[in-house]
Amino acid sequence: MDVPTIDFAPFLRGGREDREAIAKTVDSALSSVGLIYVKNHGIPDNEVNEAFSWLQRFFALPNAKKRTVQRYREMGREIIRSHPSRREALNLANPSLDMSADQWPTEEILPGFRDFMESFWQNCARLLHQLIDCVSLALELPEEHSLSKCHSRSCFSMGCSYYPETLITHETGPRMGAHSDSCTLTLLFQDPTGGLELGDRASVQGKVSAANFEQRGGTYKPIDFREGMVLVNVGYVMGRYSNGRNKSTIHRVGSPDVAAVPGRTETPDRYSIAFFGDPDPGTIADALPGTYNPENPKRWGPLNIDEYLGGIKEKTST
Ligand SMILES: O=C(O)CCC(=O)C(=O)O
Ligand SMILES: [Fe+2]
Repeated sequence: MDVPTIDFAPFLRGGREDREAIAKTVDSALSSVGLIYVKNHGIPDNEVNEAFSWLQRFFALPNAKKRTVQRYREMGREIIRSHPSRREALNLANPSLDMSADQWPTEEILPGFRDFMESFWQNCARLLHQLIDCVSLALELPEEHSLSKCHSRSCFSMGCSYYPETLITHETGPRMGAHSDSCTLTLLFQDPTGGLELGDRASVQGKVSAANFEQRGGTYKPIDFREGMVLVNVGYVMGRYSNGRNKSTIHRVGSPDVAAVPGRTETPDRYSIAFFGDPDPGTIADALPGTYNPENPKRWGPLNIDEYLGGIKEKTST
C-alpha cells in the first residue's frame, strides 16, 4: 500500500494530452490507495512555511484571547466515537462569504494573521478546484455534470490544528481518532513531526468503515512528512459521486511509539492544516454518469449534502 507521488506540474502547465495523462494517474491512485502526495502543486513552499508559523503564533496566544475567536475550538471539544481528540483547532470558512466575518482574531490580538491566512486560503482553494477539475477530466464528465459545477461557490473550510506536546504512556491513544473525511477531497499539510496514519483496508476482510476498523484488527501505515508536497485524500462524498470507485480513506493521527523516539517521554508539538472541499450547499450528490451501468448499478441513492454535513457536525462536536 505505497502512497503514490504525483507531479502536478504537467496538469497545471501542460497541454490537453499532459492534462489527460495526469488525470488518469490521479484517478487510478485515488481509486486504489485513496491518498496521494502531490508535488509541484503551485503553492510556494515559503507560503506553506509561513502558514505554519502563523499557526504557531495563533495557538501560542493566551486562552482568554483565543476564546474570543468564534471558530476556535478548545482541546477536548471534538469527540470522535467517544474519544476526545487531543488538539485545539481553528476552522476557517471562505473569507469571501458573509459567514466568515467573525472568524478572525482581531488585528489587536494578532496583527497580520487575517491578511496572510486570507491569501493562503485562496491558494488552497485554487489547488482544490484544479484537483476537482482533474478528477472530472479523468471521469470524462460532460460540462453539465462536472464536479467543478457543484463546488463553484468554494464553500470549503480550512482546519488549522495544534496538537500540544503530550506525555507518552502505554495507554496513550491516538491524538485524533480514526475517521474518514466528509468532503469530496481534502488537502493536508502536516509538519515534519509526521503522525498521520492511513488505515490499510486490505488488512481487514470484507466491508470496513472507520467505525469498525480497529475492532476488526485493522492496521495503519505511517504517512511521513515530505518537504514541498501536499497530501490529497478522498472523502466520503467522492465515494458517493464515484459510485464506490474512489474509497474514502480511514485515517488518524497517532502518537509516536515511545520505543521509536529514544530518550523521549513526550510527543512533540504538532501542527497541521487540512483543507476540506465540501460541495456547495443545496447539492444533491449522486453517482456520476459513467460510474454505473446495468452490470454495476448505483450502490446508493442521492445524498443531500446539507443534511449529511449537518449530521456530521452534530456527531463530532460537544
Ligand atoms: O492533523 C492531521 O494531520 C489530520 C487532521 C484530519 O485528519 C482532519 O482534520 O480531518
Ligand atoms: Fe481527516
